[in-house]
Amino acid sequence: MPPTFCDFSTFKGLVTIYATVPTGLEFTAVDEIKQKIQPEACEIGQGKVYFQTAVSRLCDIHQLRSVDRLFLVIKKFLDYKYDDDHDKAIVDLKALPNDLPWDEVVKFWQENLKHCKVLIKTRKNTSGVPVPSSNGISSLPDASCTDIRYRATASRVGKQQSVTSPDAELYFGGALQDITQWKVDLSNYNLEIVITLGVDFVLVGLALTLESLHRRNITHFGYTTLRASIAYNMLRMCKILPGDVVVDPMCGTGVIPIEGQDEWINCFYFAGDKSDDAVKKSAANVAALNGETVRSCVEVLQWNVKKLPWRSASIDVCVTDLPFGCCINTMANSITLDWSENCSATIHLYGATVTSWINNGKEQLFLSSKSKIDGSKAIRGGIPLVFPNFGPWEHGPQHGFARISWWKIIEQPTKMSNGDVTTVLQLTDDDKTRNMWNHQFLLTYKVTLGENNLTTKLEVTNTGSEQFDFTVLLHTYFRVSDINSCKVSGFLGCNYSDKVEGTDNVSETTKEIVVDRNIDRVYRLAGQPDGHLISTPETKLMLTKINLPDTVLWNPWTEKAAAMSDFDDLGYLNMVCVEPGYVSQRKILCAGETLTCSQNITVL
Ligand SMILES: O=P(O)(O)OC[C@H]1O[C@@H](O)[C@H](O)[C@@H](O)[C@@H]1O
Repeated sequence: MPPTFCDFSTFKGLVTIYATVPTGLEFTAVDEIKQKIQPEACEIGQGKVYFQTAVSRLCDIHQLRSVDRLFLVIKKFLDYKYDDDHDKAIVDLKALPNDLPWDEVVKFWQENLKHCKVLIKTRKNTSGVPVPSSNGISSLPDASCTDIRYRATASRVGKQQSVTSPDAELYFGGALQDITQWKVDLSNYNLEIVITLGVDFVLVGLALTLESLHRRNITHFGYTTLRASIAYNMLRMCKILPGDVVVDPMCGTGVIPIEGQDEWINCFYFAGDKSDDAVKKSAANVAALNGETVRSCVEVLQWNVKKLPWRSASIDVCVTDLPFGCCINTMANSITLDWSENCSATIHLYGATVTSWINNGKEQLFLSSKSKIDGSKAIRGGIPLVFPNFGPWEHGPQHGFARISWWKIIEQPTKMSNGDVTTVLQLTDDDKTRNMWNHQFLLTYKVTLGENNLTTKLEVTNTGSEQFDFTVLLHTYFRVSDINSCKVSGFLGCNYSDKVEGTDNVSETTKEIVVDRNIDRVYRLAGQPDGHLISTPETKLMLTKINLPDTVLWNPWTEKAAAMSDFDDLGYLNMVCVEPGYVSQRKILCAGETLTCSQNITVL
């Protein structure tokens, strides 16, 4: 910092302001400051930007978006020597406030209060009333306020100084009170003096913001919600031009597009994410903006970043912060069937679980965002494969071992002459499976993707010399936009056992079932011959099946969803399981015999 930045002279003249900035983004912040404030001078420190400007720019300074907090430099004591003797160093600290222009600081503070209102509300609302800040500092005194409640906050850079930050807070802060007679209030303060103990300097400043400016726009937070100031700096780096189409393909709670539309107004923003929770929160954050003066130009969509529904060259700017802390499918463990750019299916080798089916750019299967996809637990969603036992099992885990075994690809994805794409996977017995279920078997699973349909076909072959019996089921999780508007048909007149009610042999009297509670039923001879229609106002799916006489209908609803560690708490609102199976009786296979069974799902 050059010596010209050292003194706060008079609030009518030039002042030195410093802003804290997310480290690494100081250069973009300087860019914004130069563009919007046109300072006399500007300099970068680590995580800070200093600039010299006229007091008249205070209002604009508070509107900066790349910075977190703002401070006035009251005085920077250069070439400061801390006495090696702690007691003497304390005496020096106490003397520091003596010659500082506290009356002028108060005038500046009062001037600044006018603008604090701007900083604690995050956006303009219709009536101009400040929106309360998240930490409750919502009503600052007006500019004529003389009721000063202050605190001194110190920080030390390095450890070579003979005094500590608590020393500075206590002794500098105490001496300041002796001079000014201000009231000390450590928690409900309205004036904050900051002291930075550098290795060879002491900087005394006045906080101009009582909370960080990055707290804006977002009302629905996620675990990793980005700071608005970081989002702004990232966007600034993109050099967005009027008319640009800006996409954040992994938008989380939507911070980047929302921040973008505030500054680069003549652009269109798309916020997309794979997770239900993220999409809902982004939509809620955008909806909160729409309640204010400006109508947002952010569209929120759900998509899989591996299959973005965009034509080449249709996007001008793509900006995102990569997700962290979540497990990302490695390509090595999954295979993708591509029918076209916006029609694909993904099969994970763990459990041969179909984890995604995108038809016409829209995901049709539900996959919990909390699902493990690392082979440590059955995948929660998609189409897990249940074999050799449906439900609790005395010899092994619930729903058997097929869904928690690693399968082998025996036929890589292949395009057929009719355009359909197929792949084949296999699982055979090994020591682990024989320890639970001492039989020899071969499972061959063929997944076929068509333009508007997905078929999963399983062959169970008894490769041993003795017969065995089993149950089998394709545990299909359908994604629905809103369970309340979803109807499932194909059960009328079928007998079912109800695991929630504890009843059996009940006859279904409803033609179209609306799932509005925890449902867990095994329907016998259901969906035959016409199949099951799973319909929502947006999508109609027809599920037909071969050699899978039963159908399980399941939705865990509120409490059971919350009790599952791998299930999104609100995920039950976006899914229904319609599971074709051979489960109400055990299927017997003699040595050498094969059962072939399948489901076909068609988008109508
Ligand atoms: O939690 P899991 O083992 O994947 O099972 C989920 C559900 O799967 C369904 O098929 C069963 O009918 C339910 O009873 C069960 O709760």
